[in-house]
Amino acid sequence: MSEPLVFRWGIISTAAIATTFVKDLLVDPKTRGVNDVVHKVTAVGSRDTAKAQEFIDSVIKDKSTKAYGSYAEVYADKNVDVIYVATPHTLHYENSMDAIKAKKHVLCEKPVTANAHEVRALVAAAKENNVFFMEAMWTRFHPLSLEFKKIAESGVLGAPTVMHADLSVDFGIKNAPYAGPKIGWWPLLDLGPYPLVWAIMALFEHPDNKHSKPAITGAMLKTPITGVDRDTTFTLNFTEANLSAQAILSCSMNTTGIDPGATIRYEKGIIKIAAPLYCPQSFTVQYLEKGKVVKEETRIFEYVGRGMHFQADEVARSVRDGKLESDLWGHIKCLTEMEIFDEVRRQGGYVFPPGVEKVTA
Ligand SMILES: NC(=O)C1=CN([C@@H]2O[C@H](COP(=O)(O)OP(=O)(O)OC[C@H]3O[C@@H](n4cnc5c(N)ncnc54)[C@H](OP(=O)(O)O)[C@@H]3O)[C@@H](O)[C@H]2O)C=CC1
Ligand SMILES: O=C1OC[C@@H](O)[C@H](O)[C@H]1O
Repeated sequence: MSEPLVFRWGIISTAAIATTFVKDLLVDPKTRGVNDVVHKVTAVGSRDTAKAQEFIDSVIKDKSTKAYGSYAEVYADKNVDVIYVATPHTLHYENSMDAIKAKKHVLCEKPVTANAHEVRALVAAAKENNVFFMEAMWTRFHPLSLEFKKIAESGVLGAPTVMHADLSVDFGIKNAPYAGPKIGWWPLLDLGPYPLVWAIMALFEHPDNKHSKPAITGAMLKTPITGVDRDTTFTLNFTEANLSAQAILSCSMNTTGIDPGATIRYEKGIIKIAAPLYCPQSFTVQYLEKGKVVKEETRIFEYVGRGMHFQADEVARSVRDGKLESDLWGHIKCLTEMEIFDEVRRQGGYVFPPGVEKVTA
């Protein structure tokens, strides 16, 4: 058997999520049955070199990993193949663009940008510079999601009809109103990608939908504390091709989540996805006859690590194979995501503070 590809990562910021992601990168890929790629972190960039070094010492524990006091130095490092962007939402566009212009492949945390214009600009730049670009929508790559897709599209349940999905987290906004709009923390963009990824998997990607865009309605309730959206509900109607299906999606930063996180109904059954929607460990399929459950199966998924490494394997393999986008979470998906959020914000009357959106047309 040939030697595995050693894929070299440069990490942008010492964010909490960067710690989780890097710990997963360092999990032996063989524990998840992966033999063709291994991941190595060759550089970490922070606004402060000492923070980068502390991150390396505590998380990576490899003396060969380089610590930088700026992000630009990581983009310029010849020993880095791909950049993982883990800064606050408002910085995703400029960090990803700088990395792309330095001809680095990019995996950018969700939400990929602040709006759809920024996605279009990044995709154009990635194509121009011949580099891979993907939003870090880790949920799409979980073994559970792949198995869900197989059952959902096998035809055994018939066509999808209606789905509900919610991701709510009680961040204690009444006591700690840290959710400020300027640094870029808004529940729709922070939590909304997860109910939406299930609608994209179940309905947008459904073969009968033929990748048609949905009709969108949205309603937002804002917090008077900072003015950001507190609770958002949005519906997506998929009727343009051969589906007639509706997604009812919601997210809140002010209330506890619900379990199951998603319930997807089909003509002949229901699939219930366990909470939390970003990293469910099980789903249950109920088979219906005359409206009654006649059979129920629960599937449980276990692996070493948090589950962020599956997307890293996808990036490494895509780059190895000369692809500029992922087959599973390609540019059209994150563009559709941001178009939906733009429209929900428009209908909800939520306008970002000046300067947040770097590309507006
Ligand atoms: N996929 C997932 O499950 C998750 C994804 N995320 C996403 O990851 C991103 C980061 O989130 P999170 O880990 O909570 O972020 P943190 O607040 O923990 O960290 C953000 C990092 O960005 C860097 N940074 C650069 N400029 C600024 C600035 N002006 N203010 C604050 N920090 C700055 C800092 O690193 P330094 O000082 O080293 O430069 C900081 O550590 C978000 O977009 C979020 O949506 C978050 C949680 C889970
Ligand atoms: O990606 C995420 O998943 C879990 C949430 O709690 C978090 O705020 C978000 O960034």
